[in-house]
Amino acid sequence: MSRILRLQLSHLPNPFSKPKFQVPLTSLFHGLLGRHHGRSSFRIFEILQDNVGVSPTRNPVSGFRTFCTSKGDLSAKKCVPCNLKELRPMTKEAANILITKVDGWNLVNEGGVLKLKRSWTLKSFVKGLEFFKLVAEVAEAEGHHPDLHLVEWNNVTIEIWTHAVGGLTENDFILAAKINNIQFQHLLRRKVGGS
Ligand SMILES: C[C@H](O)[C@H](O)[C@H]1CNC2=NC(N)=NC(=O)C2=N1
Repeated sequence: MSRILRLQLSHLPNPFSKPKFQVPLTSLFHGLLGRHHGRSSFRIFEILQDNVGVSPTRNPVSGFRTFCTSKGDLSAKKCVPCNLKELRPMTKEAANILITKVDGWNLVNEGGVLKLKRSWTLKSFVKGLEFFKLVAEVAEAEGHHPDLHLVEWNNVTIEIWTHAVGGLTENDFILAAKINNIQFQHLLRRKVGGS
C-alpha cells in the first residue's frame, strides 16, 4: 500500500505556497532512490520529506509537476558513522536535489564516483593551512573527512565523498554545509574588482 506523504511547504514562495498537499510517497521518490531501499534510502526519504516538495500545479508545457526544495538546514544535522552496513551511495537524482542546499559546492563525477567539490583562493600559503585547520576541527567533530588540496601556494580545493560506500551520502552534504558556516572570510583573497 503506498503511504501518503504530507508535505509542509508553508514557507516557500509562490506558486508552491499552498500550505500542504498529499502525494503518494512511492510515486514521488521511488525514481530518485532506484531499487534499493536501505537505511540511506530511508534517510534520503526523511531528507526529501523535510525539504522537497512537488508543485501543486502541473507545468502548462510539460504537464509534469516540479520538485522544489525548502530551506532545510543540513548544517544542523549530525553525520552518521560511515561503517553502517546499511549505508549506500545515493542516486544522482537525489544528489541533484541536495546540491541545491549547499551554496558554492559543485557535484562532480570522478571516475564514476560522485563527489562534492568547492575551491577558494587564500591570501597566502599559511592562510591556506589555517583554513585547513578550521575545516579539520569540523571534520573531526563529525567523524567525516574531506579530501584537502592546496596547490600553487594559495589555491584550495575541497572534495567530499563517503569513501566507505564509494559515493555520496547525506554525511557529505552535512559536512559541506558545516564548512560553509565556518568563519573564514578573513583568510580569503579579495576578488579582483570585488568589494
Ligand atoms: C569508521 C568510519 O567509517 C571511518 O572512520 C570514517 C572516517 N571518515 C570518513 N570520511 C569520509 N569522507 N568517508 C568515510 O568513509 C569515512 N569513514
